[in-house]
Amino acid sequence: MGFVEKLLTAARHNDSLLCVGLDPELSRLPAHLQALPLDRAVTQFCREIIEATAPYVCAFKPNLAFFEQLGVDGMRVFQQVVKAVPSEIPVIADAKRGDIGNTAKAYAVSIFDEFGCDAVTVNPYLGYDSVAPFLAYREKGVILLCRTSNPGARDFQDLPVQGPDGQVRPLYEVVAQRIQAWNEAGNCGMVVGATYPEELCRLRTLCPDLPILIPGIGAQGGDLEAAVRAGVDARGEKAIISASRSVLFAGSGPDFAHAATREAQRLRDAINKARRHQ
Ligand SMILES: O=c1ccn([C@@H]2O[C@H](COP(=O)(O)O)[C@@H](O)[C@H]2O)c(=O)[nH]1
Repeated sequence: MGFVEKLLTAARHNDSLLCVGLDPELSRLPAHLQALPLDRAVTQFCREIIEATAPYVCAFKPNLAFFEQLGVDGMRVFQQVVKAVPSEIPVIADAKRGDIGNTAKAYAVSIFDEFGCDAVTVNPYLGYDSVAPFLAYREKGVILLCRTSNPGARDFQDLPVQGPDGQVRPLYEVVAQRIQAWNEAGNCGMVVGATYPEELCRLRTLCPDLPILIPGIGAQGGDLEAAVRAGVDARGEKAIISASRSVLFAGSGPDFAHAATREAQRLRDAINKARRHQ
């Protein structure tokens, strides 16, 4: 089963567009876990979060940075965390890869063959040949940065440039047009921040069928309702609403997993309310 089908199946089964981001910030791990060696603490934390929130999500999104910071243990911990995700729920490796072709190929082998992730985030700045090695995995998802959620997104992404249709548009719209053209195998998606609902609305119109990964609710202050309404497709699907810190650190004590369950359930329900009252 390809990434998009796996995503839709999980989303329908759990009635959820929520993606829980696995960003284990070391200083925010519960005190009882901080007493353990770091690699064990992070593995246990992520496993408990996965178990506690799996019934309420359409995907999990571990961000590689939080595993790489563990040094030599990091990749082993990442592997254990990916394996802890139930097989029917897709894993999106938030790695934001982007490099010349032969290097991109090595990144693709790592994320897809070695770690068995279902999708990866990719930075399209280097152009088609840097993305092609990921696209070659036709059953895997390639989710390209388009309009990121951070304040600095405006620095480059708003610049007016001429698109393939000859029209002058902001760069992020041209990126979206390219992603559409690269979606020959139906395995592309794009990242658009919840912090830019107007741009999200515009991009959904330009790309009616692409899955959109939408970070920026919760800790970054994006408006959940606006993001859901702007981000879903005509069937109320294909928006992947991502939340990391607001779920992971909903509680800070020994009951952190219960707090994460409650927050994931609350978010799942709020997303569903917004998408069903369009
Ligand atoms: O534009 C982007 C692209 C990726 N991210 C990532 O999503 C999560 C957001 O975490 P929160 O705690 O829910 O704010 C994190 O891994 C980012 O690296 C993003 O925020 N914006």
